[in-house]
Amino acid sequence: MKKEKVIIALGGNALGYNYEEQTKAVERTAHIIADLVEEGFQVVVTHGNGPQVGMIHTAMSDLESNYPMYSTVPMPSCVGMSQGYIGYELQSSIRAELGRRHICKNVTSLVTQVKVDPEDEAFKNPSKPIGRFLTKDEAMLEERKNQKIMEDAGRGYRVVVASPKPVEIVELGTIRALLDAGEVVIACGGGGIPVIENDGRIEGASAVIDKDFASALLAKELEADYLVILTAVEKVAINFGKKNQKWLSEMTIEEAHEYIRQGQFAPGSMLPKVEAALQFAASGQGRHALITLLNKAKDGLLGKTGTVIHG
Ligand SMILES: Nc1ncnc2c1ncn2[C@@H]1O[C@H](COP(=O)(O)OP(=O)(O)O)[C@@H](O)[C@H]1O
Ligand SMILES: NC(=O)OP(=O)(O)O
Repeated sequence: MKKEKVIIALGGNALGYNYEEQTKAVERTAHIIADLVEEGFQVVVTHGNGPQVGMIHTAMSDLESNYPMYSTVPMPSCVGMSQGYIGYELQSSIRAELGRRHICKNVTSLVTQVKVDPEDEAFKNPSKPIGRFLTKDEAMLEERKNQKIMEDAGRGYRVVVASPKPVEIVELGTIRALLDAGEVVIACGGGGIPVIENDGRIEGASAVIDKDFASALLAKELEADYLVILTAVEKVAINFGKKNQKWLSEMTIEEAHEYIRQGQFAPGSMLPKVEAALQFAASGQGRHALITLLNKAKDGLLGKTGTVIHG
């Protein structure tokens, strides 16, 4: 029997918003991933890094300000650090959980680079929130340090950085080889380390790629059966937060386009998820994109909940 291939994109609540939360959240997440492996799915895990890469970037900048011997750590290296430590924690927790269930499988986290277009308009219009939520006073202080600040979906102020669209996954062949070897693979963390091609060489770009778009690209390239975007809501809603709010179990491709046109999904939160889900579902027949709550992943894949867009 063909094993169904699933790309699982983990959002903030799967990882927590600081280190302490992360260690607890990752254990819960490992159970959920292990459930899917036990169910027989071939699993690739991707994850966000917005809070973590902001934390790393702030720490690195503070280090440079306080100790002159340290020099600036560029944003792509901060993304690499976030992939490394989040990947390590996921890898060790998932491995331990599989071990407890006597499932003998390797779990590998891969530092992944993702090419972006140097002409992408996003470089001129930073829009990706990173780091912690700031008060208005803290936001004004950051603005004085030349950081760009935006209000984040009614939840406070955050630093924003450029977020170009992913174009090509440099380590795609390695991800495929690991998956074909039966491993659980963690890849494209934080949307991947953004890189641009210059005279045949690749070099880091100062940006943070949206993990939902990188996950959709990975799912397409691996010809996955499902893209599962796990977040803090069980379903996607129209008229979200209003009296006439309606939770959706399904959207056709046409409906998804129409709701996006109507502005039903908040930019920087639900909009990229629906756009990424749509991109994957529209890329071929038999491709399904599911958006649901972290602990409903298995139920969602079994068709019991979540919002699904069918290709
Ligand atoms: N139309 C909508 N339907 C459901 N949730 C929405 C909608 N618009 C905005 N949201 C918000 O988007 C959030 C998910 O985005 P976000 O927190 O950025 O995701 P992540 O889990 O990747 O960190 C939900 O928890 C919800 O508060
Ligand atoms: N890189 C990224 O999309 O991270 P978040 O999901 O944490 O915003």
